[in-house]
Amino acid sequence: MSALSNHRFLKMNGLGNEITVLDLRGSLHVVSSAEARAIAADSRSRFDQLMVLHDPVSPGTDAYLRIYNTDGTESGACGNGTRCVAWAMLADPIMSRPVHEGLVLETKAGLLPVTRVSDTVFTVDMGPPRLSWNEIPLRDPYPDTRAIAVDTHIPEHPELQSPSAVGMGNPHAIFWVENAQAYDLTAVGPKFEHDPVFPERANISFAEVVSPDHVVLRVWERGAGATRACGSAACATLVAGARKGLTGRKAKISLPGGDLLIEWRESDDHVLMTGETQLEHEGFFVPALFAGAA
Ligand SMILES: N[C@H](CCC[C@H](N)C(=O)O)C(=O)O
Repeated sequence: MSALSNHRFLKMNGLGNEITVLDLRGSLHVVSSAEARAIAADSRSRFDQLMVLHDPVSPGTDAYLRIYNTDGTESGACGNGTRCVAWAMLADPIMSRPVHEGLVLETKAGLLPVTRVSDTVFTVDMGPPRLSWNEIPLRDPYPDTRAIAVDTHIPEHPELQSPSAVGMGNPHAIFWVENAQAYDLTAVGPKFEHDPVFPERANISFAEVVSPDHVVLRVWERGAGATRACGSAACATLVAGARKGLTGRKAKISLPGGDLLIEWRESDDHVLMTGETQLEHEGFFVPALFAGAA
């Protein structure tokens, strides 16, 4: 029987980005790719990202997070999911521990300090953007001048040229477009996600600049598809927009699921993301879910 059978989970969302939170602190079990896909396939626990809490690794941190996409692959960052985890660690009657408000979470990509703004609103310090080609990563070297403009290789879409590339603990490509609604994400997204210029694939964004402090964004996520919001994409977009002179260092990013406030702080180069979280329901994994999932 799987260690996850009958285990409790929370189904949450961050601006409609579907998040399932699973607390494995105190257990050595690591969710396999097949288990993640099985959890995603069930309508009660369906997710764009599965956020799994493990015991803290680095001194001074409160939990180590593993983040899974719908297809079972792992990511180093998920802004919307990190806010949901913070809510669970501070407010869920079972997951919360003796409360202190300044949480520090850790992923394979680094540290994520979180502060609570109100009951359901949190600010995540997503750290500094990764702007060199080998950190994003890109296949080929690019000089690090303005927002890196990448040469993509999708001949069917000649109108989509030279997206900006930014790493936020995961790889992002941002196309600057006149109308973000004009693109069929399902048709275009997967092609660019798998463009060979991105050796670890990429999250693909379509950004429409309304004003220097307001951008409309739609995102095709690596490993998860079109989602209603993507926090790290909003951060990557603000960074790339500021570097290109299209935005200031602080802007509202409007996604289909709602707005995020993003600030690229001058003093320490960190990107701060503020937004809502919502609890939908709790549940328990039925053992049959994992039949056949190693
Ligand atoms: N939805 C997430 C990002 C998921 C990124 C994931 N699709 C990947 O890079 O593999 C967010 O709010 O930041």
